[in-house]
Amino acid sequence: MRNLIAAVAQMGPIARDAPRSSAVARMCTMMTDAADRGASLVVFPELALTTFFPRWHLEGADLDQWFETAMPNAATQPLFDLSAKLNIAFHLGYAELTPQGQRFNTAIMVEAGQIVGKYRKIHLPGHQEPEPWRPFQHLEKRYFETGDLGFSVFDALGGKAGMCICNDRRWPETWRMLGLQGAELVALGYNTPLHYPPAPEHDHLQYFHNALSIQAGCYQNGLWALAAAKAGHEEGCDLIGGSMIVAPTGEIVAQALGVGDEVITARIDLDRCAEIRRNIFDLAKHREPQTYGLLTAPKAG
Ligand SMILES: CSCC[C@@H](NC(N)=O)C(=O)O
Repeated sequence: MRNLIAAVAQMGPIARDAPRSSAVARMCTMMTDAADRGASLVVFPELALTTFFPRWHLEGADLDQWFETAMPNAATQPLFDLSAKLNIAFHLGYAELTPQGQRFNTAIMVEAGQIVGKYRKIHLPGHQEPEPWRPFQHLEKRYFETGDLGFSVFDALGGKAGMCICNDRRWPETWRMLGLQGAELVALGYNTPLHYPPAPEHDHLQYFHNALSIQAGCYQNGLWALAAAKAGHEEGCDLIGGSMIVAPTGEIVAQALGVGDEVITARIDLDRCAEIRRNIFDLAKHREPQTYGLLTAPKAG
C-alpha cells in the first residue's frame, strides 16, 4: 500500500461542556467521509476528544476529568470499531494519565483495530505557573511531563510512519530525528491560538509559521506530513486552521479552507520520498554530524 489516499480531518471548536461522545461522533462522521473518498488513513488533531483545557488553571478532579486512563475506552471504542469496519487507519491525540500517575500529551496510530504507534509530546510550550495577565493560559508545561518515548518510527500502511504533536513541528530536531530513522509519513495534530500573548506582534504570522515549519520539515527530510488542526473560536480563543497535506518536496498538496470540521484528502506515494532522499537530502551521504556536537550539548541554565 505504498501509494495510498490519506485524509486529514480538521476539527472545529469543542465546547468546554461537550461530552467526549460528541467529539467522537463528529470524528466518526469524518472518518466515514474519508473512507468514502478511498482514504486508508485519517489524521485527527491534538487533544481531539475535548476542548483545549490547558487554557485554564485547574487542580484535582477539575484537571483529571480531561485525561484518558485507558485507550481504547468506552468513549473512544466507536472510533476503533468504525476504523476496523471501514478498514481505515487513524491517528488520534488525547491527554493520557498513566496508572503510575504520569500525565502526557499523547498521540496514537491505530491500524486494523490495533495501536501500532504511540508518541508522547516532547516540546511542551507555554508556562508552568498561572499568569493572570494573559487573556488565556497555556499551561502545558504544568499539566504534562516531557514525552518519554522519543521520536520513534514504526511500520504502518506499508511504509515507515512517525508522529509529533503541535509545538514539536516548529523544531527541526523533531523532523530530523524522524527522517534519520527513515520516516516516510509524519502525522501530527495541533491547537494553535491566533493570539500569542508574549509576542502579539507575531499574531499575523501564525498561519505562515505553521506552513513554514511543516513544509521545511518535509523538504529537509524527504517525507510526507499530514497535519490536522483543531480550529475556530473555542471558548473565547481563536485557533488557526490551515490543516494540510505536504509532499516530500515541501509542496502543499491539500489544505483546509475554513476553521470548522473539514476533511481533506490527497494521494500520497511513499516512494516519492526517494526524490529528495536520494538527492539533495541523502542524509547518509551529505550530513556532517561531526560538526553538529552543539545540537546535543546539555542546555544552559
Ligand atoms: C504557547 S504558544 C504555542 C502554541 C503551541 N500549541 C501547542 N498546542 O503546542 C504551538 O506551537 O502551536
